[in-house]
Amino acid sequence: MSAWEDEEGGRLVDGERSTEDTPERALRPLSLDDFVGQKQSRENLKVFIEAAKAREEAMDHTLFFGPPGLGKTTLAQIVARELGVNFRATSGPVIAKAGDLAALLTNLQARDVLFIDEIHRLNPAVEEVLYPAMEDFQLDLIIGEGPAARSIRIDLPPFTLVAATTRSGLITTPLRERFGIPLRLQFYNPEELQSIVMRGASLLGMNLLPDGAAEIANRSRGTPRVAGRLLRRVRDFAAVAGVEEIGQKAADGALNRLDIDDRGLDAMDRKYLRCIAENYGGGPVGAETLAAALSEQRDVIEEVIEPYLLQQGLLQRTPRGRVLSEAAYRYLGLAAPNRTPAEVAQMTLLEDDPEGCDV
Ligand SMILES: Nc1ncnc2c1ncn2[C@@H]1O[C@H](COP(=O)(O)OP(=O)(O)OP(=O)(O)O)[C@@H](O)[C@H]1O
Ligand SMILES: [Mg+2]
Repeated sequence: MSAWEDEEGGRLVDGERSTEDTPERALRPLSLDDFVGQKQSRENLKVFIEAAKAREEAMDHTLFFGPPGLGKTTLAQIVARELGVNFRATSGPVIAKAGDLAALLTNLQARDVLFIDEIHRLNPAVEEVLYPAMEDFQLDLIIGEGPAARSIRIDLPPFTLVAATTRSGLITTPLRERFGIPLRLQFYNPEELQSIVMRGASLLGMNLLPDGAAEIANRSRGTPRVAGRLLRRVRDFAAVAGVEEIGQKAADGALNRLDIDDRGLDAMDRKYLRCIAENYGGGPVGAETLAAALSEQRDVIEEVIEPYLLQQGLLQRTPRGRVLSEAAYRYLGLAAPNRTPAEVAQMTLLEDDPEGCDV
């Protein structure tokens, strides 16, 4: 079983991969110039790619991190393509033992890109073997067992490890420090998403008007994967309704029927916010408690639901747990609780720590 095939996404607006997204491959940009948004990361990558090519060396190891569906895998593929080298892809949980990693590494050609998705789920024993491979392009393997065991050293071709993670907080420091190029992907702004949606529509042969694209963009949670998915659903509704030119009204109608509101939040987001407001007095409440209350996996809550709510200022993370903002109460149409100054002081925000909160 490959890591690509075992996920079933139930929600339309979560950024996570689902089997339904196979057609998303058709929407994948193939070059850096085709790739919209992430301006800073894109410009820096361009320099590093050119420099590596000019020196005829492998590019430095690169780590992409950020919420699902923002383009980490897409960028990894683009990097290999722009470098003009092979792209070999695997994922953290698939590499069960050191020998599996050795097999992958010894099959690389000089300057190839090895892409490891979900690197935060790498087995610690495998991670140990990865360190010297990344640093010195050497593999230290133990062959045999007991008194007959001996260690051998294998030289590897210089390669570029490109890794992706939705949870940079779970990557060990020694591993993180071995990436010369760490890049954090950001949520996209509505203009960027609009142009991604327009591009997608033209690839799908849809007649989508700019205001229709803007409507989809505004409701896509800053996430290209969600935009692509909503675009396909809007296409379905329009096809069945016999609408040929899809404008704002048709897009709005379709998205309302999908229960996605004008901020891009769906029933799950509203349930999450309501749960904190109604059951926990607005917080603080810990992730484990919320996961249990919502019958959701903690990972889904932390990786899929919360990042966008945090970015929208509806949610805050404090050392003692999650707290709803006043904006969230306005959004829910509820009155915010009156907090005493002491309570507010207890809720000081975690410093620039979008995902390290373990409460
Ligand atoms: N900048 C972009 N322009 C156009 N399409 C994009 C862009 N970024 C991502 N996409 C599209 O969004 C979809 C998801 O992208 P991708 O698979 O690269 O996300 P990811 O960050 O790897 O997600 P995950 O964390 O789930 O692995 C793809 O179909 C891709 O075509
Ligand atoms: Mg990916």
